[in-house]
Amino acid sequence: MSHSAAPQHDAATQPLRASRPGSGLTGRIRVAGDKSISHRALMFGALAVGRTEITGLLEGEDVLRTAAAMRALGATVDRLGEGHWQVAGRGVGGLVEPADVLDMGNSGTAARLICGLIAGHPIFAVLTGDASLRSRPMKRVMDPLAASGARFTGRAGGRLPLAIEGTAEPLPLDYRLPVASAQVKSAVLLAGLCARGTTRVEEPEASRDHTENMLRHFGATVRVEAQGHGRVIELEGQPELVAAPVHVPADPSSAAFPLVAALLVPGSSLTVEGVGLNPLRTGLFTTLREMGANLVVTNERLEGGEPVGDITATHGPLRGVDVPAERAPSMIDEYPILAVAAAFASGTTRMRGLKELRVKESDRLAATVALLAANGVAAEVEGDDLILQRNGRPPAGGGHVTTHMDHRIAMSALVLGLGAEQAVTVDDGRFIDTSFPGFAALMNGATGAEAIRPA
Ligand SMILES: O=C(O)C1=C[C@@H](OP(=O)(O)O)[C@@H](O)[C@H](O)C1
Ligand SMILES: C=C(OP(=O)(O)O)C(=O)O
Repeated sequence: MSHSAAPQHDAATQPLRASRPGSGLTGRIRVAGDKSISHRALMFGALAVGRTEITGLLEGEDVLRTAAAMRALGATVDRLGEGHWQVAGRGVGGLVEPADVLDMGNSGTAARLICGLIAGHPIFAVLTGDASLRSRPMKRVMDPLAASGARFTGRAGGRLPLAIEGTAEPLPLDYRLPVASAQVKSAVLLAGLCARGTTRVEEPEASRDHTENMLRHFGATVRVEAQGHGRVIELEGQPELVAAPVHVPADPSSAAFPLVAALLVPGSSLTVEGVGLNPLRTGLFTTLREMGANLVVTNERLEGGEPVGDITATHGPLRGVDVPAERAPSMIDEYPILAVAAAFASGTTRMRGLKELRVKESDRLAATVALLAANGVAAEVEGDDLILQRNGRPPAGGGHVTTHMDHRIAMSALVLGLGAEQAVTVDDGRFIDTSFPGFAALMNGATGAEAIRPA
């Protein structure tokens, strides 16, 4: 695939099948760069003065959409080698009006953060996305950004396509997030870069803080104070952001799939190297340990300002646990794969407070229940909680899973297929490339078999 243009899908779906490998997952692997940090590295590069060099950038379709959008907004974005990119920025307030519609593909992060970027610039832009993204709520960013002076026109219910008229003099916002969302927090902070004065965001529960970290890394003044389970963030507006090198750690949300596969497939002991261990991202690893998983972190170090380590997962029995709602922001994308792990555990697993899963690439609560049901695993939804009661034996498998344009549902179903009694198929594996290009090849390399292949 060319990396110079936004990716295109052809119409054909790619059904995949996963079956038990003859032996476990072993060896040492690396997964691609963190998606959240990759989006932000390109955006901050575009807002900074000078040339930002990025290494370890995730070349997944979601991030390539952001790269294309930064070009359309006037930055020069070059791919120098695998994961090695350079962005020549325009300076805060210097983005230019895009000549065409910005197509954000499948990416909620790209769409919502770019709304924040555009809101503070006196430019007009239209954002759209694929059918999944066009069904996701955008009012959560439109409402606060409109209070800064930007104007939004969208479809009913605040869906894409969306037209934005940014403003030359945005007002600094003082905003309390109604939902725990790093995307909404980041959109408000990005708009705040162009505002005169202090932008203040209160989040009732702490969400991933890559935007705050990167703001500081590029020279902005940011204050963060703990407040209960949450935080208050203050940003001084109109800083001069200066280009700074970014090294992107391996994505813990991607590492989750091979690591959980290793916990479930007998004979496995697998190490994933250089995984990001930002404490606001590691809720899954905490939960798996509580389930009795043999997960060992070695070689902990700081890389590019983020903590990273090598994680080794070794197969063994798991037991059910109660996952508190407060942990949700630190593992929000990991519930489908946690539900797969819980399907192999003994006892009851209750995952609390999963409301936000309903507005991801698919309704992930419904898609996870359907994924499990198709493979002989009963799960119940009570309010916003997901509950499984299991006996420690592998699920029957044999199911066909509808992925609803959702990469994490596709990868979770395939991991279930690696451990279940019968092979599992998914209707479409194409969306895996949004966050984890090379997933099947990497998993097959670790099993030494073609355990995942076209169906
Ligand atoms: O800020 C980010 O990079 C992300 C925030 C989360 O979304 P919400 O902000 O909607 O919780 C997460 O689900 C998404 O994959 C990435
Ligand atoms: C929810 C996700 O991403 P986004 O919101 O960026 O589409 C995800 O990657 O699981």
